[in-house]
Amino acid sequence: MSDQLQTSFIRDTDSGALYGKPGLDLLLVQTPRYRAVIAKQGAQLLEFQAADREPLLWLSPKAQFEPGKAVRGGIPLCLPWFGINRVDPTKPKHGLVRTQPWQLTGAKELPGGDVELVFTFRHDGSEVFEAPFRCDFTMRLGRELQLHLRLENLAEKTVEYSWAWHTYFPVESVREIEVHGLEHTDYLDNTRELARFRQEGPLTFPGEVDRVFENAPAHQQILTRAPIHTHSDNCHSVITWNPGPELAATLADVDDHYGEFVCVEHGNAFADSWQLAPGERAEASLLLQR
Ligand SMILES: O=P(O)(O)OC[C@H]1O[C@H](O)[C@H](O)[C@@H](O)[C@@H]1O
Repeated sequence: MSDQLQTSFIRDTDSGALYGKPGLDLLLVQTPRYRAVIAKQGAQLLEFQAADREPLLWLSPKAQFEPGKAVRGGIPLCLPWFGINRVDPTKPKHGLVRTQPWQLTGAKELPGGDVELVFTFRHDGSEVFEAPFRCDFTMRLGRELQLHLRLENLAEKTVEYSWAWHTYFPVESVREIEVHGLEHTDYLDNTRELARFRQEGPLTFPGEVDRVFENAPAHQQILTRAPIHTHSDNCHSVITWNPGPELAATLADVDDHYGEFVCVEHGNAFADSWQLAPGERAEASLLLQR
């Protein structure tokens, strides 16, 4: 962090100091109104809790903190492709920005006490993703959490980008929750080779659930002890995921903790992916509150 960005409420720390597992540089943002922990790798929020509220994000007790590996929990940003790369499935799942270091390019306290942080990632073009692009990811921390993404295609041709904020929310017991706000919406079932079905009532999680809702509504509610509300703008895809017990047993950083979280992810993937012309920018935002 450069000196001019150093503010009294942001502190450099690392995963050894906070979680007893050395490996990643972290930022701790603490004010009387909230606490946030952010990994510089991936600009990944790991924790966010407003004063007098329950934690907004789930971080796996079995999370690993290794450079080049996504941390299980919080909000990894999947980009420039979401999920398995459809052209070359041997490429890393969920793109490349979640496992790369980002730069903190802005930090300011706003009137009223919210803090705004801007993280920037610039990709020069590589074998894994040919097109150069730039992302500016703004987090506004306060009573609520507000996320904003601006993506600029720096290639000289039109490029497809698919992406999502892969948000992990804490729940009492995943088998007892309901997600509202996706009723009467079609989805692609990732546990059934992306076959198309229709979600009629509220979404429940009796076992493994991995669904991609295209052209989804802008507002969801996760009904758990302290309900969580999501409001998005220009995020047309919602992906809902919990691995259930069998798949979780194969994920060392989830394992028997699968019942403690649900992912309700927002972005633009599959049919909603962005096609950006040379030099074109696109923006989206997400508001999360509990
Ligand atoms: O284990 P990861 O690479 O972080 O992916 C975790 C999950 O992300 C999304 O929710 C996908 O829809 C799932 O298919 C995937 O398993």
